[in-house]
Amino acid sequence: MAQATRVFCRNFSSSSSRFGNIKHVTVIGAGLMGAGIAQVAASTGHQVVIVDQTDDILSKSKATIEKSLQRVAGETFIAEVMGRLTIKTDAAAAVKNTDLVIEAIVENLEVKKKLFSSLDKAAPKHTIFTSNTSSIPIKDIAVATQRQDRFGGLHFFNPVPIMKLLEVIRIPATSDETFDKLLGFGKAMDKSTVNCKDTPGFIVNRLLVPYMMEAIRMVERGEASPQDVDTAMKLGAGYPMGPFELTDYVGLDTCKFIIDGWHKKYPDNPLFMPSPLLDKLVSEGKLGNKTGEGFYKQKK
Ligand SMILES: C[C@H](O)CC(=O)SCCNC(=O)CCNC(=O)[C@H](O)C(C)(C)COP(=O)(O)OP(=O)(O)OC[C@H]1O[C@@H](n2cnc3c(N)ncnc32)[C@H](O)[C@@H]1OP(=O)(O)O
Ligand SMILES: NC(=O)c1ccc[n+]([C@@H]2O[C@H](COP(=O)([O-])OP(=O)(O)OC[C@H]3O[C@@H](n4cnc5c(N)ncnc54)[C@H](O)[C@@H]3O)[C@@H](O)[C@H]2O)c1
Repeated sequence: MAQATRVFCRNFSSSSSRFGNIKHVTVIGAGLMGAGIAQVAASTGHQVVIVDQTDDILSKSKATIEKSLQRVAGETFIAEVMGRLTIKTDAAAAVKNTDLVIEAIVENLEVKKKLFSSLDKAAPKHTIFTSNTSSIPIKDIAVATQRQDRFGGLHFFNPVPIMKLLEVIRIPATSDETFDKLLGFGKAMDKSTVNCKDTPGFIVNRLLVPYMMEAIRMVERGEASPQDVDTAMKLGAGYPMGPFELTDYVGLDTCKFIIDGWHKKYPDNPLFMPSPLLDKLVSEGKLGNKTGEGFYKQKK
């Protein structure tokens, strides 16, 4: 059994997580990332509330988590984990009793600020706020609150149950106590943490997103097909997925949000140039695996 899988079969106390500080976690956004983060948080003994806009989205998300757990764990463990998960559509009510908020909603600064501004009024003083943003500066989100010393970034990787890394981001205002708690939480989630400054894309995305964009530009220039680029990078560079498979996996909309945001902020950086092909696919609703088609059509 791979190390990544073993965490799911360990026995955590159902009443508390292994590292004292953060016991109750609120995950806002029940999509691709939120579901994965909630799954791992509940699997590692945390009490978790997942928040999204509708009950329908939340029920689907819970079903996804259960299905994901079925791949790696037995009935008793799954029942324990699912018992630690609750769902809510009212974010302000959800955070009333929480130690940590992890926001994983759409990659849009104004939407994230609006959410945090309302949560700031509702959450207790000790609650730490974090964003799982791929590309937006954490400090630009934190200004919507009066708790910038209790604000940071927790950037997880997709698929969250398998990817071992967690980037922990501090802004100048983040207190040492908050940062230490976030590192401790990463450990409690069985992730390997790296310390990041609040720079564009932190560590991984600053390297990965320009690589994915350059692959798309290579196809736009007619130099190779997506299939050949993917085969080349898997067999020639040892990557588990080629850049087109990965873009479909991450979501073309998310990739577009990232590159458009960086291009707006740094218009002279050629690595951050938008792509007409990516824009076209997104405008056609071809967002990747989540809609059944992106660069590739998913097999039914
Ligand atoms: C843009 C954002 O801001 C940042 C990002 O997230 S960028 C994206 C980062 N992610 C990547 O780069 C992913 C690249 N791709 C990969 O690493 C691999 O293709 C992959 C991990 C997605 C799938 O790998 P693959 O070997 O095909 O998966 P699969 O065989 O199904 O499972 C691998 C192991 O994980 C386990 N696993 C699968 N699903 C699981 C789940 N839901 N929960 C826990 N474990 C699971 C499997 O049981 C298996 O373990 P085993 O070796 O003990 O049998
Ligand atoms: N997709 C990835 O590979 C990946 C990896 C790391 C980080 N991220 C980041 O994580 C965040 C979420 O990405 P995702 O891929 O899970 O997106 P997604 O589209 O799968 O899910 C987003 C969810 O947020 C919900 N939502 C939107 N606005 C909301 C609000 N105001 N209140 C409550 N819920 C709301 C949506 O209904 C949706 O279910 C983004 O900031 C993204 O950049 C994505």
